[in-house]
Amino acid sequence: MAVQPLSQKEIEDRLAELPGWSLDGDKLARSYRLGSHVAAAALVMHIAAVQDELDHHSDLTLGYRTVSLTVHTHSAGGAVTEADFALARRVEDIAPGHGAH
Ligand SMILES: C[C@H](O)[C@H](O)[C@H]1CNC2=NC(N)=NC(=O)C2=N1
Repeated sequence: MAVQPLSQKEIEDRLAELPGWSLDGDKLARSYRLGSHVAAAALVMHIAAVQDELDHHSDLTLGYRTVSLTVHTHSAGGAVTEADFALARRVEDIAPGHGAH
């Protein structure tokens, strides 16, 4: 997985394909709402498994019925890279199955 920082334009182009995701400072970010606290916790566990599979990890926060992620690439000095978008796309793929929106 490439770890070169993406340019602002590259980030904007990729964000345009990922509704709900935005740039929060220097990190990609998204929050999801779920139907219950346990449903939110199950999504956290599923994301954790994906993150280990990809060997790329967000800061992942469980709320009452919310799950929030921010992600950037430590090994690229905290920049946003393709690895962050790869994780964001995988999370988008699994979140609807948990009733997240
Ligand atoms: C050794 C291992 O590949 C690295 O520590 C990985 C793990 N997960 C990671 N996650 C993120 N977000 N950035 C990294 O640079 C990173 N590096």
